[in-house]
Amino acid sequence: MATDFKSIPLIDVSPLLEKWDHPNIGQDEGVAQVVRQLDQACREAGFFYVKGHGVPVSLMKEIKSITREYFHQPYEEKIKIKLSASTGYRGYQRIGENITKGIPDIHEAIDCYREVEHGMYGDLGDVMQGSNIWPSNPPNFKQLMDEYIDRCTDLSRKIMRGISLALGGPANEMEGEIGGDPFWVLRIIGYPAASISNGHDKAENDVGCGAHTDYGLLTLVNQDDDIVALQVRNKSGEWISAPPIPGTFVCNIGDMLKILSNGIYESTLHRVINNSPKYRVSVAYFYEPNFDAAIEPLDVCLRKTGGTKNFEGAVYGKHLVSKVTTNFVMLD
Ligand SMILES: N=C(N)NCCCC[C@H](N)C(=O)O
Ligand SMILES: O=C(O)CCC(=O)C(=O)O
Ligand SMILES: [Fe+2]
Repeated sequence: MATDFKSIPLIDVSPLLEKWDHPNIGQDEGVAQVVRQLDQACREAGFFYVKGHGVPVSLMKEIKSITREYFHQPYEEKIKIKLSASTGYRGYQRIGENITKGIPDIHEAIDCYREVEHGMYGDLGDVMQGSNIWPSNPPNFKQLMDEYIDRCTDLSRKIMRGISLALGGPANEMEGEIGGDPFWVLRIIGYPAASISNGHDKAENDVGCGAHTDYGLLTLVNQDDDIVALQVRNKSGEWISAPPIPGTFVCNIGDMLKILSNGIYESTLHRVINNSPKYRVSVAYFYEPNFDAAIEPLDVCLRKTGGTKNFEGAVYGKHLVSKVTTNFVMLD
């Protein structure tokens, strides 16, 4: 976030999706326009909405309604898929178990990750070892989420092609060793309604999700319609709302893309505060590098920024594990 943006731009990515695999993608005028908009949004805000993304809006809605249905169940039902170190940090976490900068977040969630088998990435990978655990109710939960994950992976790969072009590289710059086998993450999240007693005098920690940056390359948030809760911090520290625009995803840049771009793009701080009298759901899909990817500033970005590395390199899996192993305080 290099600027004092006051709102978040909306980009129609359909020309990019039409030509994403075209050998001369860099020469197409429609694609070039999308690429310019992506570049501007990533430089100025690190956040943008996308429309024309090809994910059926009916699926986006079903995902939110089945999420609401799951969280509406009694605790005894939800806790059947409890998250713990032994599940590879997959499963259900109750309100207050996820902590951000030392403060409990007022949200509940199911976390899912690309599945990891024993020995796949050595000791580091073993922390994330496991298969996703799905509730048996609602019955079609897993099937819908699996379909959604596939759609989001596909869309993210295509948007990353546009971002690669925006940085001046080849369209497939972030594939192969960097993100050819993306370590995706899905967080299915519920934020309780603001309680009446807190309506006027909200406690300092009554925050749905504290200020943080995302860890990987690109996040796609499918947020509830009608509730304004997601806020993004601009350069002077003002919190700018990202109000829901039905049928769109809110996209943002993660820490690994900040390193790859040598800071041309940054991972912007954001937080969630649900001040509304309604329960809010959102489903965030994170498109992340290969688990074992060694992330360094790209040559094309180094050339544009004077040749000096502005950030230390990072192994994505290490970054993730350092977050995941400090994110939770189990309440029982
Ligand atoms: N996989 C991602 N990006 N999850 C975002 C969660 C942010 C909150 C977390 N407690 C934290 O402090 O990072
Ligand atoms: O709920 C939202 O709108 C965003 C959630 C988020 O920022 C996250 O899970 O990383
Ligand atoms: Fe986030």
